[in-house]
Amino acid sequence: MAMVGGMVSLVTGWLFSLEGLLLVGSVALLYYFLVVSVQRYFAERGVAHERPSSVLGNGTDFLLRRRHFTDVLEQLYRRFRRHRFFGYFDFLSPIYVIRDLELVKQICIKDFDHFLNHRIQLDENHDPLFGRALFAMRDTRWRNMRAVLSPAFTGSKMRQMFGLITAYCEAAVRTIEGETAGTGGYADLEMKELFRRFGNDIVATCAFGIEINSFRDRTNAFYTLGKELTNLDGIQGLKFLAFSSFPRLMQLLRLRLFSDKMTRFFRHVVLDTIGQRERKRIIRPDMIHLLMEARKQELKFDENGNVVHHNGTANGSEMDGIGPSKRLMDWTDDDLVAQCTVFFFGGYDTVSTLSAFMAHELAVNPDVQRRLREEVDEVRTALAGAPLTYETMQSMRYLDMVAMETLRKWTPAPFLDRMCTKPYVLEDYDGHKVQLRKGDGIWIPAYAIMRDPDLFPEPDRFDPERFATDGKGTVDPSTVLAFGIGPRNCIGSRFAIMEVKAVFYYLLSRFQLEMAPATQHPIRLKVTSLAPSAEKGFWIRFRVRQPAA
Ligand code: HEM
Repeated sequence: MAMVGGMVSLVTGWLFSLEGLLLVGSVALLYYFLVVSVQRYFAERGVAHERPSSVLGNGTDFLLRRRHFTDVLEQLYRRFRRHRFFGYFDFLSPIYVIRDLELVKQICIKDFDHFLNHRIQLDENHDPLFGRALFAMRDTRWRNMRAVLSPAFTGSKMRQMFGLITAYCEAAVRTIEGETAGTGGYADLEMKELFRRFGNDIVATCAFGIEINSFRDRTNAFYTLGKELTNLDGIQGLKFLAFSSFPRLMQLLRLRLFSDKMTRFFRHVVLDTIGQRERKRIIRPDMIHLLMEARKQELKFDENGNVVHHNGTANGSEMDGIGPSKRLMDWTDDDLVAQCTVFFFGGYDTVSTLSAFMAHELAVNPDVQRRLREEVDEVRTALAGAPLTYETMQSMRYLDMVAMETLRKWTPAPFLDRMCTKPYVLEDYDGHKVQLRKGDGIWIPAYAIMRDPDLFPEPDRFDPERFATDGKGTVDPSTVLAFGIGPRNCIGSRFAIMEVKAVFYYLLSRFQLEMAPATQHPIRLKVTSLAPSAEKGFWIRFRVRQPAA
């Protein structure tokens, strides 16, 4: 006791010494400049906001695992309904959250030139997989790569890949059916896991040119590493958030978003496949082939580094006198690997999330499932045993409506982000103006917007009829932000919809989806995951359908 008393008086004595007072004063000043003055950012600009209670900013409840991220953002979205935008502290970074849909369109489409980039910033040499991928690219480099990749995602290219998807789906569904043998004709399956396997194998065949069946070979390297690569749960989710919130600090600390092991694995797969194809002159209708063609393409650039199209325009704008300074785009091997890996980042977790929520909604809304099964059966009868074709898949309107309603209600990407690249003025409903500077961050709360009852009446109701195209639909599809909006929208949206439609066509041909004893309904979102996911998993009973009498 006497010893503790002695220590306390020693520390108090030191604190009141000159050095002690200097240290305390410096810490207080540092705290003031780093925290208090930063937290006054929106107040000084007259922007509506909620004063954060800690250095974690307005996301404290999410970061401390108390509420899901969508919940935090949705609550603020509702609270500031009288404003076109409000302020949000992402830790200590001020972000402008845009509530008003017209302003969203203005920023992402009309005035896109002021908001070209995402906030994430990665060193492309240090983190080559994601740093060189389209999502993370910036400015002219992004424009050029987008121009180069876009032709690989057109309807005609999707049609070429469709056969790979249907062949895989037929085999996968047969394997799942095999699992129900001896169990009374049904199996209770976890949907996120099931659709991760579907997604993994489809990415493997369409992007990397490799044929795998993860239902049979359950621990293949592609599956385990892909799962790790796209995992937004726990530490990896926080790491992803940190790279988006503190890009410069992460660069300074030389931290990597992805491990060396992953980078080596994917580099090896892509470069090995390319080598084999070149040696053996193999042509397969997949992404690697399209990228190899794109690399060969004689793409030209003007003196400002913009792609010059064959019609003589630079990225869509008129170009006069294309001079001799044109040059070809240089593709490194890492650029190629990164664009293939984009299928994993962009399409693997998002598509499996969409499919898992869709299976859940079909199981808990039997009327919707019945109508969808009727559409599937009509198509099967018309095809008389032949595989689903791209054109027939496109004609399945109700399947489209179900997928769109799932995307509206459970968007896999709960917010979009942009960074201001040129000064811009935001104006609130009352005429109050705020000057944005280069580097300011923007968020678009897609999840909250698509659940706003003023835009989507009864937002919690799963109602595919909102998307009916016979004049009865109430939704303007441009208000659905699940694939983003404007020139920086999702390049893979066609691929995603094609994949989901094919997978559900084959699944519903063989199975009826029902609630299982472990189904959690209504779903509660898992607070540890950045992307929406069910707290207790998505358990669904797959019952083998009896052939029609
Ligand atoms: C249901 C599935 C998917 C959803 C919900 C989704 C959603 C999104 C969203 C919200 C964005 C940002 C758009 C913006 O900021 O305006 C995006 C970008 C992107 N997505 Fe997807 N995505 C899906 C599937 C895919 C697939 C299958 C690919 C495969 C290649 C893909 C590749 C990309 C890429 C490369 C970008 C960056 C585009 C750019 O910066 O130019 N996505 N996606």
